[in-house]
Amino acid sequence: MPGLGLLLGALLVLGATYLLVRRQPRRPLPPGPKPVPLLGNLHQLPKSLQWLHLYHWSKKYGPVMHLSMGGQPLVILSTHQAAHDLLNRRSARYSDRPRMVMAGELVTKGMHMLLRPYDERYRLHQKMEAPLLTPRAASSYRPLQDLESRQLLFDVLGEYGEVGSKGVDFHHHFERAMASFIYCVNYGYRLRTGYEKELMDGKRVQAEFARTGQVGAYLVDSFPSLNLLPKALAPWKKEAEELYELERQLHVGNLDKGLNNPGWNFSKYMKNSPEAQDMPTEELAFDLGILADAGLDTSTVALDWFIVAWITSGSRWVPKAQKLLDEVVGRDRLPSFEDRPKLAYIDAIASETLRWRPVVVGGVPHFTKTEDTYMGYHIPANSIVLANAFAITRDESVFGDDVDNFIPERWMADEQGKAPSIDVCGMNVTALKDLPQTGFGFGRRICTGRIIARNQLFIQMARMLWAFDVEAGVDEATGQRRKVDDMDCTEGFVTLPKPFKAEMRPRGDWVREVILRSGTTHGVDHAEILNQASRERA
Ligand code: HEM
Repeated sequence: MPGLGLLLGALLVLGATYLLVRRQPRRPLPPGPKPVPLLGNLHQLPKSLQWLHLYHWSKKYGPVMHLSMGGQPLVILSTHQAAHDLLNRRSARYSDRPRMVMAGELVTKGMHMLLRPYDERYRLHQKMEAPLLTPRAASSYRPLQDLESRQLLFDVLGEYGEVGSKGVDFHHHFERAMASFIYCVNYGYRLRTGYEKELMDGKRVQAEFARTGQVGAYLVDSFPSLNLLPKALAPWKKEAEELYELERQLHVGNLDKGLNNPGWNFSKYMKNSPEAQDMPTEELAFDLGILADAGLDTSTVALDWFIVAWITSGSRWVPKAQKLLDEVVGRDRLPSFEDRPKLAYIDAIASETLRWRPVVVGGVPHFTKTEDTYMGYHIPANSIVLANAFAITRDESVFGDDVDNFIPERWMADEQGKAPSIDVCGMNVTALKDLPQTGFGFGRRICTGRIIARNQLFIQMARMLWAFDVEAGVDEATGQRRKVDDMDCTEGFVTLPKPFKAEMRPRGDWVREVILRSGTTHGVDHAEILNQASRERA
């Protein structure tokens, strides 16, 4: 009976395979601190400066670590290679976001772009925004960035005239300029003082986002089924409703302004896009609102750290930058985007700022629904995967020595013998090393505003360096200059230096003359600049 023999043979093979598979030990989890039952590693992570703690752990446990946050697997990536392999190369698998009941589902009703799962609806929004954020589109907004940075210099010079060595509130000036730019492209209006109600509400929304999105802030995030409780037993629901209403009114009000203000802007473009045709008003308004929020404080924070680097280590690199600016620009006019191909060193300073003090220092969590294997380790399904920006930017195998020091030269390439390559925004690609850009995230979730941000940083940094000598402000009580500690920072989603004032002294009379000749920009017809941007982008 050959049939029976075959059947027996097949059964034997099947049985042997089953035994083999069963015996094969599952790959181990990545290393990490020893968890305890139930809590896992929850109790071992300090409440403050978690990214620093995780960085120190990575020195002991390696580039891929596993923690259990009360049973929730958390995988921490601490080198560029690990983050690149998983979040860039396997992006299709790692582009989801962890579920955030309070910040994502209740406060923003699933409409927060940063928190959306990687699904069809997310891709629809991405498609709607994409044409506005390409390198070519970003280059068309440069005249507005030029305008806001001229206003910034005018405002700083004005405040310096009043306060002198006590120091100006540079954070406020950066914030006004960055916010005014993003509100102008988004909604067609500028900010004159930086204390406008829209900006104050926007800042409150951001602060609430950081608070409600904090790991461990709400029990319902750890135990989502608690959300089934009726309102009377779930006090967070009322709080979420109030916060939603604050955010809804802000974003819908801004959309309304955008649609009615003169000139082209993002609101008008998106409203008329095919993607928005069946989109509820709130959903469109939140899309624009999150774009504005995302662009509001991130660039401001990067500029704040630039000032900290200037004060704490500037003697090593500021004279070189100022000498270059004097050679390329001279003393009769401000640096401009047209000078950028010859000012690669300024772009190196921007890259170094983003590396030295990443704005989103702990990274933004990604999520994988499916299990995976990496470096011989088992990555469980439903893991939160976090690329720790602070650790990655200290990866010596990528960024070389002295990673804790601010050294723009690490970004400069040897140009000799190479044909110059200038990108659409004027960046001299040949003069800069092809190191991984840091601070903007990874894969399909990478920051969509990064080119706009890089343009901002270039023009603001070039002009600040051209115009001012900067020192910590003098403390009125002691008569001494304030001490600036380059690790003294706030907690939260983005990490700012603790507030202080800096003396911003014009480098000479020529600076005053050029800035005053340019004057205030609030009389400029920004609607016409927006229309011009729209023509260039098309
Ligand atoms: C120096 C300035 C900036 C920094 C450091 C920064 C950083 C980041 C980071 C780390 C992420 C998350 C990436 C990830 O999950 O892997 C992100 C996402 C995002 N950024 Fe930025 N950003 C900056 C400026 C901007 C600007 C100017 C805009 C808007 C014009 C913008 C719009 C966005 C949006 C819409 C997202 C959400 C993308 C998504 O979840 O799919 N960003 N940004």
